[in-house]
Amino acid sequence: MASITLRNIIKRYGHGPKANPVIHGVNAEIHDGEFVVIVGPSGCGKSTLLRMVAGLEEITGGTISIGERVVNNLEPAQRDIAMVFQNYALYPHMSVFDNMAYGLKIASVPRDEIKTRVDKAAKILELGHLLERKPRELSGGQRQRVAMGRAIVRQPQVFLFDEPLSNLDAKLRAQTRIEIQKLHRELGITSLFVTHDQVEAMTLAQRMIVMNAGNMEQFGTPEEVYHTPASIFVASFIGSPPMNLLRHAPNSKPGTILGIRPEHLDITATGWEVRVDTVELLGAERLVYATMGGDHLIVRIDEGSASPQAGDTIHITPRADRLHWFDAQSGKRL
Ligand SMILES: Nc1ncnc2c1ncn2[C@@H]1O[C@H](COP(=O)(O)OP(=O)(O)OP(=O)(O)O)[C@@H](O)[C@H]1O
Repeated sequence: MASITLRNIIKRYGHGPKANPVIHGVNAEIHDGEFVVIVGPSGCGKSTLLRMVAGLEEITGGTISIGERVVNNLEPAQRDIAMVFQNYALYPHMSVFDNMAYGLKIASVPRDEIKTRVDKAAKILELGHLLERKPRELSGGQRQRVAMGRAIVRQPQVFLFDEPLSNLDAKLRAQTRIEIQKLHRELGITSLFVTHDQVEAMTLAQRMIVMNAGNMEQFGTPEEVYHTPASIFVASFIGSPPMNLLRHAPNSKPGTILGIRPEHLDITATGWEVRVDTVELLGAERLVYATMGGDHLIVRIDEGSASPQAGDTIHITPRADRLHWFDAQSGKRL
């Protein structure tokens, strides 16, 4: 196992005046054995960052170390990593066992050793009874587990996951997330996991890197990112529905934006006066969409509590210890 250190990582695609800068100097230290998720919207550079760690993409500036070794100039095969992709590309004509064993055969690992490693991985992934099947005889989730098995048998220092769950349906995604967590607990291998899905990031990460337009906006535990977002970007990207961002709140100062999550607003007898636009029932809770001055906001209430109706004027009160202040110009937390 090993730590991963990113020092001032810069990436430009192309050369000269046409070069397209996509990563603008990322610094991060991923601890030995840690599970870190890189999350951000499409195009923010998360796959590029992961592919630079993997050695699939050249590094324009800065250094990447795995353990004590700077790996900038090492081929992917020399980096002691294993990667799991969205398209797991199993060999269709090979059995599950052979798919998992293939990389080891190529690397001339002895047969007994291959069998031991594949059996162990199959046990962890509950694939033991499927070893003789062909990929077409498996469900999507089982195929994804075989792809993970192929990575595990290599006993790498680092696992790199590039959106491995995005081809699975919602239920299977949730299940596979639990399996990945279990896998990490059992093997403790340092892992970097890329996703654009903030729920996936929150549930899987020990710590998460939130990326925006080639910059690291925040690197922290899910709790830190949720409770003390470093910027307006993080505040609105993490959490669903997103944090309310109010320019005209009664007690706000000029040049600031007040952030308050929908679950931290309560309907009260007095307080801020808002007009209800619509109310949405989401099973266990309701979302009340309202307008206050020039701001739109969402209040989340329990399904059981009395619901306001569209057109009503109601009063709401923010929880005083849950206010977030941001600089309107820089977007940074104050
Ligand atoms: N080979 C390339 N040449 C030029 N630009 C590229 C190349 N690959 C990616 N880019 C650009 O780099 C930026 C980051 O791309 P990247 O694939 O890392 O984003 P991402 O956050 O992983 O997005 P997604 O979730 O859509 O995969 C994008 O603006 C993309 O257009």
